[in-house]
Amino acid sequence: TRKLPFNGSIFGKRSNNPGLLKYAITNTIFQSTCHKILRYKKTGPPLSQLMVPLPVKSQSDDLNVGAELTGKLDKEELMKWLAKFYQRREIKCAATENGIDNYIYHQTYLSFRRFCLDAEKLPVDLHITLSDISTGACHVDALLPYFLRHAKQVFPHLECLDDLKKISDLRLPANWYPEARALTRKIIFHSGPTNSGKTFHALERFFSSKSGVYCGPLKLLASEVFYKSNERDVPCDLVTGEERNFANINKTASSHVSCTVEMVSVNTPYEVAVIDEIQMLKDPSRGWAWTRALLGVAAEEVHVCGEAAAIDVVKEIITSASEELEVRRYKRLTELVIEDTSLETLENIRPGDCLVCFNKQDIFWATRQIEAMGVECAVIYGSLPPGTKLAQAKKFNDPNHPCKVLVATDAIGMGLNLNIGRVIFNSLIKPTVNEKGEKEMDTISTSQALQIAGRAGRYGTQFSTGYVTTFKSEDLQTLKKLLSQHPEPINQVGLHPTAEQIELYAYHLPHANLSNLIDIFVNLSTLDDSLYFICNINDFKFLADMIQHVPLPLRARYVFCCAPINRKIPFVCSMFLKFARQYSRNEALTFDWLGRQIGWPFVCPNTLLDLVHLESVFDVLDLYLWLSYRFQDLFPDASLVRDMQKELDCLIQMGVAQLTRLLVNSETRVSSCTTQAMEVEENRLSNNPKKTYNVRSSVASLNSIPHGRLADRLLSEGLLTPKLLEDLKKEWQYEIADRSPGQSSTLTPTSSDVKRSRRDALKFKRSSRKYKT
Ligand SMILES: Nc1ncnc2c1ncn2[C@@H]1O[C@H](COP(=O)(O)OP(=O)(O)OP(=O)(O)O)[C@@H](O)[C@H]1O
Ligand SMILES: [Mg+2]
Repeated sequence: TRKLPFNGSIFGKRSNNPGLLKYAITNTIFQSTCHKILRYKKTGPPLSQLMVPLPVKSQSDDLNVGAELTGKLDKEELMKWLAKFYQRREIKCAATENGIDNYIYHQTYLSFRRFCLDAEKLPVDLHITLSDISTGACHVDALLPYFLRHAKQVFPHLECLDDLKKISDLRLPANWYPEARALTRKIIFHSGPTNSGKTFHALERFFSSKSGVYCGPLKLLASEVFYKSNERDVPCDLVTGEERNFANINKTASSHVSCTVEMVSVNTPYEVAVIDEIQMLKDPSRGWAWTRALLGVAAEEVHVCGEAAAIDVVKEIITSASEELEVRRYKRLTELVIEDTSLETLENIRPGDCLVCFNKQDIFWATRQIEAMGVECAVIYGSLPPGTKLAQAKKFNDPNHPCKVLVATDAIGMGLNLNIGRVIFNSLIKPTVNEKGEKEMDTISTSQALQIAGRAGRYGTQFSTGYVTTFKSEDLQTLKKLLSQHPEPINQVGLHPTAEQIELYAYHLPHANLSNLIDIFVNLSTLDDSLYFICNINDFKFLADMIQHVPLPLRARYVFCCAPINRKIPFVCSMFLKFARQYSRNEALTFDWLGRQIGWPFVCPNTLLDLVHLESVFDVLDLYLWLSYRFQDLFPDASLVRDMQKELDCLIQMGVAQLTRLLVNSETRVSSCTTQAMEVEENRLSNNPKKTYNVRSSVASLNSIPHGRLADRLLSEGLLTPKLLEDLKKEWQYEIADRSPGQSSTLTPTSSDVKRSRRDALKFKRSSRKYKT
């Protein structure tokens, strides 16, 4: 799924209502006395090592009063005394009592010594004390107050540690939302397995309410509710990070709104709120958005939908806000059968099947194989634009369309209603990001397996029973085990710092950079770790570090770093940096400027790399639109960019519809944009005149060169597997052998291909007949 970390909506306005504020304050005092107080377990470096020592400058007035009164200081002697001072156990103890640990003690000493030795003029009191020490008039310990004063200048946090701790006290998040606390909210938990009508029942209440908000985990689900609501004549707006779609033509807000969960307003009153897929509270990156919606939405009735595993934790969270929970339980509406045999080969694929893969390589491999059998498939994966996903889902769902097989990642896993008869797990291993933000390969969880399997046999489709199996026989037992279990109860839910908290930190520590401020915040934070954890903020810090050198006001910098971009895509990251630079120069990011940066107008993708590049351009346009809602003045062309994005969506749809051709072209280096652009750039750098491309020579060279540069890149970017590359090579060998001398098209199927495709298509038709009966 697309990642959507920090979003702009966290800038909730503070309440101006003194009554609410009073309630919040008294409630805080009351609760903090009886609430169990736990410290968040820190895993990072100690606080002091997060603090960057600041340089301390000497005074600049003309008169050196100290020297006039007591004479010049002997620097060598001074060094001796300072070393003695540093080594004294009594001084170390006194420093510890003043909150100075070994690291700060040493750093302060280095800075203090430099200051004393290098300064042309020392403060008068210090000069006189040093002079007295060297003449024996006073003890070296007399330096202590000057040393402590210096420590606070080098490490300003020593002066305001208590204030900082208060700001990062996250023990009672319920009190951050006075509007919600001022209401007596009725909270209903719709619990049950997938396909049991949880969302359906919550939405019925949403449609019948005077005003409502739906909070979904994905843009696609938010769009589904937006369309459903408007179809039922309940005017509803759509709000995502990048989009505001008004139901009213005059662009005024409707009383109903469907949004991605990060975007929900905690300041707008509603009669009904629906928070879908509530088990996402536990998500290491996005969990905070569900916690915030649950505690903060100002609705009289809050309907949460999700797994039973979240009931206890939801109950505990809302109890901290003195609210109660009503639980409504549902049963699955259709039967879900785990088959006794695995698929083994794609030749056994049948209409209504959805092959679920956890990476793009497998998606491309499977699509290629299935289409070689003459079977059309729809493809859905996370980084495709929503329009492309919808178009693919539509063609698969349409009973009159010949496309009856879907190849997808778990992007289809949450809440979507697709006409799937059988879900086939291509594998059960998925890359995940652990609590430390590291990538791991792990077997999917019971919750994920149930969610994905639950897409089969949706109520109301032509499949009254859902089937599920694996591709490989060795995975089948594991799948059976996963599906026989219940998701583990959730214990902890996500939280993260707000913009206001970080702004207060910056006020106290004006020299710290944003990434550093976040680290200090996390280090000093206190929370009830039996219930909460701080969400993974590595993406935020990555962006903060990337634009650290760009001069931006703190609030703008914070907003930039909240942008939901995939930091693993270099093109998106470099455009992010360009956007920040342009913004910092106060120069508008116009449509023309943007077009020049991203190579508009676009052309139809010819290779896999072209397609992947266009997907990243789509993400850049998403980034523009996301920023345009936060900085309207400098991002003035949102509507033109939206049109550009629609055009791009169409091109990507065309590319996805011809994935097989793109794959084949990838190895023959036929490219319309990326590959040629790469070539031009490389020729430019090596000062070579631009070579023209000859498809046939590339094909021929494929046989002599084991891996071309492009092949290496496709392999390293995970777009081709070595196996797929081998298959492609074999295919080319057949093709060259089969092709008559005049032929040069890369798209001509070989006779062996044609025979194989005919045979496979026949098989597919037979299985489709069998399946219908
Ligand atoms: N009582 C009902 N009458 C008509 N259609 C229903 C009813 N209950 C559910 N449906 C339909 O069944 C399908 C599945 O329901 P729904 O999406 O609410 O399931 P869910 O429990 O939320 O599943 P998931 O956990 O996958 O989100 C939807 O298309 C929904 O419109
Ligand atoms: Mg649902």
